[in-house]
Amino acid sequence: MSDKLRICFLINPNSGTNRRQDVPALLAQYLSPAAVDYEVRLTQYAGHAVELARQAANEGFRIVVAVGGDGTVNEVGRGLLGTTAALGILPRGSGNGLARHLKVPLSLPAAIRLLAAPSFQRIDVGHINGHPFFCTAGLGFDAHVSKCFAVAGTRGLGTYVQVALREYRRYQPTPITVTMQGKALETNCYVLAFANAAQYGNNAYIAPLANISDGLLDLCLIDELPLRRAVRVSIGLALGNLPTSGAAVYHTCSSVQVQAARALGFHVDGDYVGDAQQFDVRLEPLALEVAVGAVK
Ligand SMILES: Nc1ncnc2c1ncn2[C@@H]1O[C@H](COP(=O)(O)OP(=O)(O)OP(=O)(O)O)[C@@H](O)[C@H]1O
Repeated sequence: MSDKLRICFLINPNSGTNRRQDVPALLAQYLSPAAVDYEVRLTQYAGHAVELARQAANEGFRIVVAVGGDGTVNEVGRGLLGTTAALGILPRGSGNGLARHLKVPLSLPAAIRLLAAPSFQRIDVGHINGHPFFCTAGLGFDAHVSKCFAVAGTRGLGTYVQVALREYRRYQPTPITVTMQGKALETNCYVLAFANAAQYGNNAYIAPLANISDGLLDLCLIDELPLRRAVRVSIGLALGNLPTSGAAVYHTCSSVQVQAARALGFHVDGDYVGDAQQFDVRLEPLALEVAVGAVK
């Protein structure tokens, strides 16, 4: 059997704002056939990358690469859980939260070169009501915006900001009970984010201190969001100083339960999943191997 590195690239042709980049041509240009044995497969529908990733792992590929954004990364990561293949990322989404956290270069040639000479590390995996997430999950306004963004027609940061501003005018917080380590906290939820990685994507740092391999989730709670605080939150997200801004409250834990007064939308890795009134969120330490740059 050949000792060449075996890599399977799973391309989501629908991800990101720049779909014209010819990934197969770049792979042919930057991967040496003497060192790397690779295949390229395209996803045909939402959810397909979960099946393709598991199949590639069963075929013995050492690295299975998500070519897309955080939605594609989530699907490939899910498919690889419990297998011996590592997740790679060629960032081609609009936000690329996990890629940015893991210091994967956003330039495709550089990211391809990194995969050809990978270093392997393990990262924690979050679960919300049984749905795995690798970057962030959340309840409240951010999930509501993800739901509206999914049907907005266009993608990218511009559309996201437009949708967020429109929905901000009508969104109301919901009373919740958050239970951590046997202690119950009664509060309101405008946003409750569960961060495995530090950012949502686009360098919007919801939990800048999050460490992806420490066995802990960083919870970020924003109970109300009047205009002044919304400005502070926006600046805090951009500058990475939300924890010291006083506009949000942080906790760390390995598991948490949330009971909401009414059904709340939730997202995993930026994609809206559904509504629920009860949430069980937990972290599985070091459950996924990644083939990327430095892991913080
Ligand atoms: N062939 C396909 N046709 C339609 N949808 C697909 C296909 N393949 C994957 N998808 C779905 O496309 C969704 C969006 O993809 P992805 O998140 O990778 O890109 P993005 O939203 O542009 O990037 P980001 O999450 O970084 O903003 C994923 O949730 C995935 O389920």
